[in-house]
Amino acid sequence: MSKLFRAVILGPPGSGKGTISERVASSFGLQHLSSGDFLRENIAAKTEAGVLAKTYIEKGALVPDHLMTRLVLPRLVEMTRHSWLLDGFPRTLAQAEALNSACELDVVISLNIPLETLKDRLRHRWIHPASGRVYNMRFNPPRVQGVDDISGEPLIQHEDDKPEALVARLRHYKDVAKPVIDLYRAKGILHMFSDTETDRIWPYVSSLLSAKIPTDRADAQRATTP
Ligand SMILES: Nc1ncnc2c1ncn2[C@H]1C[C@H](O)[C@@H](COP(=O)(O)OP(=O)(O)OP(=O)(O)O)O1
Ligand SMILES: Nc1nc2c(ncn2[C@@H]2O[C@H](COP(=O)(O)OP(=O)(O)O)[C@@H](O)[C@H]2O)c(=O)[nH]1
Repeated sequence: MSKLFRAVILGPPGSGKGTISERVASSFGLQHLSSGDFLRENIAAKTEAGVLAKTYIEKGALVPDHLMTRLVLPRLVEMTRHSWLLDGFPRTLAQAEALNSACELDVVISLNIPLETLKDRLRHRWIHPASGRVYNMRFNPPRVQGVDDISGEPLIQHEDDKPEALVARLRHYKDVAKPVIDLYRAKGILHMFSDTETDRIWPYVSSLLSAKIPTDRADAQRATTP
């Protein structure tokens, strides 16, 4: 890869951002940067920002914009040699504006998944809290029920993935995300994908990225073409 490529993936909880990001990372060599992973790292390392963020996450609240921005932007700025796909940030217009001032994005992938599908998926989502590894009891179940494949530790279900909290959470996401989506649409970099299955969305994401990501091969061809 020659020129650095920078992309963001947007979508409501359960829309498949993490699942698609993993595929992008392994197929295109982009670094998958996840706001949730940044948070977990900071919480584990007990940094000042991590300790503060934990108090919000424990309440099931979003981490405030200024704190989130302080956590994420320096990590992006230091990625001067790697192309990346950012997942989980920006979640609000203020975060999107902060990101704008730090770097120029090439592509924004937005996942548009029906509400019923999201509810159904999240009800079956189980996670390994220490690593953030995500399972779905039907789509990608662990090898042994209730147990993380790698560590053998027990899986848990997020309080806010349980049915009572879900609908309010999805509605809130929609309100907060709309201005973010509008901003990227106005910039002409938004690519929206709508379906109920990740496996049907993936080929379209893959061909978009194949067309957009500059490769050494394309550069080499240009260099040899008179
Ligand atoms: N950009 C952000 N702004 C504010 N809070 C955030 C942001 N990213 C993550 N958080 C918070 C919300 C979550 O409670 C917590 C963990 O995030 P994440 O790993 O993305 O899990 P999640 O399961 O809530 O998201 P999702 O359901 O979208 O996969 O951190
Ligand atoms: N049934 C089904 N589950 C899926 C599909 N894509 C992802 N999932 C599961 O749905 C849940 C949410 O996906 P995830 O990638 O974590 O979404 P995110 O919250 O947007 O990062 C996880 O349990 C995934 O394993 C799909 O196409 N079908």
